[in-house]
Order: sequence, then structure tokens, then C-alpha cells
Amino acid sequence: MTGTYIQEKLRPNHCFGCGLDNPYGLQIHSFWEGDEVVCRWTPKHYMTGPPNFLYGGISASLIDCHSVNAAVAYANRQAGHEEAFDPELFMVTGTMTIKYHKPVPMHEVELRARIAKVEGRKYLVHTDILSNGERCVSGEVLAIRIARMG
Ligand SMILES: CCCCCCCC(=O)SCCNC(=O)CCNC(=O)[C@H](O)C(C)(C)COP(=O)(O)OP(=O)(O)OC[C@H]1O[C@@H](n2cnc3c(N)ncnc32)[C@H](O)[C@@H]1OP(=O)(O)O
Repeated sequence: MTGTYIQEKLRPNHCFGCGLDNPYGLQIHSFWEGDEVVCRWTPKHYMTGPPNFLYGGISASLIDCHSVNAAVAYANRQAGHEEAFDPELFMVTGTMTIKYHKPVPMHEVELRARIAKVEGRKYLVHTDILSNGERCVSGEVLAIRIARMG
């Protein structure tokens, strides 16, 4: 999959959640699957919250970055910049709501994001975290398009 991950098109990027240039970050790798953006990610042992389960803040960070990256990818796709992203199509999180349905076991999870609504500079993204196909966490992220920072 190297070369087709959304994060590859956002470099350089030191973001803790999605920056491939941050060796201390979560290093998510997201890709299109039809109309959904998918990421498979495995927690490190020190990311535990409740015994044997993932820390909720990590789930929130995963949803945050995966969703914003999905919105950036969507905007670039709509603008015909799928191969090389337009640096002007950059977004940050405005608002995020997280619902924890079930604890997340400490093994590989799948994130699935869908663009629910676009209104001007606002992109509403729905993302689920699944473990063994079961939804454990869901999030609603409002990504807001801005001029690129830095
Ligand atoms: C590729 C790497 C991605 C890295 C990102 C990873 C995710 C992150 O962690 S981002 C960091 C966390 N987020 C931030 O720090 C953002 C801080 N906030 C800001 O910079 C600004 O408040 C910002 C950009 C969100 C909005 O400011 P500004 O561009 O002036 O927006 P503004 O013109 O006031 O509003 C535009 C629209 O968005 C809405 N809006 C603005 N802020 C928010 C908000 N926080 N929540 C909901 N809606 C908002 C406004 O109501 C307005 O809507 P409408 O067009 O319908 O009237």
C-alpha cells in the first residue's frame, strides 16, 4: 500500500496523530475503500486505559486525525487533486463528539470514516472504531478548511 496512503500525501507532517514524520506519534495509515476511508492500526502495550483495554484518549485521537485526513482527502478528490494534494486544502478540527460503546481490546482495530455533510468550509465526518468487526467507539468530527499552517 505504500504510496497510496492519504498521510503520504500530507508530508511533511509532524502531527501526533497522523504525521508520518513524527516517530513518537500514532502513525496512522488511511486509505480509500469505495466511499469510506479505512485505517487498520494496532495499539502499543503502554496505550492501556482500563486493564487490557485501550485508553479512551487514544481512541479519540485516532478518530480525530483519521476523520480530518478523510475530509482533506475528500476535498482533494472533489477538486481533482487525488494524486498530489493541494496544500491549500488543509483542515483542522473544530468540534468533535465521541461515544464509547464498548471497551476497545488491545489488538488491531479498524477505523471507518464517511463524509456525512459538506457546508462551505465545514466537513462533517462520521468515524467508527471496530474491533473484530464490532463497533466499540464512534465519533462525529467537524473539520474546518483553513489556509495551510506553517
Ligand atoms: C494534515 C494534518 C491534520 C492535522 C489536524 C489533526 C486534527 C487536530 O488536532 S487540529 C488541532 C485542533 N484544532 C484547532 O486547533 C483549531 C483551533 N481553532 C481555529 O483555528 C479556528 O477557530 C477555526 C479555524 C476552527 C475556525 O476559525 P475561522 O477560520 O476564523 O472560522 P470562522 O470564519 O469563524 O467560521 C467558519 C465556519 O466554521 C464554523 N466554526 C468555526 N469554528 C468552529 C468550531 N470550533 N466548531 C464548530 N463550528 C465552527 C463557523 O460557525 C462558521 O460556520 P458558517 O460558515 O456556517 O457561518
